[in-house]
Amino acid sequence: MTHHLHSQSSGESPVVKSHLDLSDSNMHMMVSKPEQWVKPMAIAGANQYTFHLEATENPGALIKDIRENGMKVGLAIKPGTSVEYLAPWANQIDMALVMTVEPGFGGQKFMEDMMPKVHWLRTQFPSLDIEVDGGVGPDTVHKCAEAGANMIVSGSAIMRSEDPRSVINLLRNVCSEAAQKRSLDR
Ligand SMILES: O=C(CO)[C@H](O)[C@H](O)COP(=O)(O)O
Repeated sequence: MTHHLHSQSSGESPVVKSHLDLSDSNMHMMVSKPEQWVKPMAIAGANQYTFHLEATENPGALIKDIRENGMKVGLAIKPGTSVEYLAPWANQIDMALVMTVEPGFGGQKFMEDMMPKVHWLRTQFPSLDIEVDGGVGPDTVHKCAEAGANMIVSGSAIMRSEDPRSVINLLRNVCSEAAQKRSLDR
């Protein structure tokens, strides 16, 4: 969901209709006031609420509120945010999301220079779920998986493919093989 965190609004309505069924969804809230959407997302059935560290002055209170509303917690950082700002919260969250494009829209170029953030997080927090989002596809997923990401968001690479299923399988396999290798190396 996108609302004011970036300059190119995708135009989503700020109203989450009560009939919206978000069961088992991980909501990546690219919004400027993530506090105000916790309850509506919980009511709609979201399973995980991911907010941007840059969008709140009190991450601790927001994490607590998300948990009290029965959801798992994801914490995202934009490309310009240093990973050290996320570190103090890492033991309180379920997933760290490293953006590999500026939040806003699909089809942007993957920022490989975000990989040291992923690698650092994986080294410091071996069992944390780490997700990357932006420009991830068959050409870039290896870099993400080798750096330590075990979850990826992929839009254009799948949607533009003539064989989306094989792209999805490839992305999934690359991530799970890298995770398996890491656990054997430990
Ligand atoms: O939401 C995004 C940016 O705000 C994502 O980057 C996007 O949805 C994923 O698409 P793509 O794989 O085309 O980068």
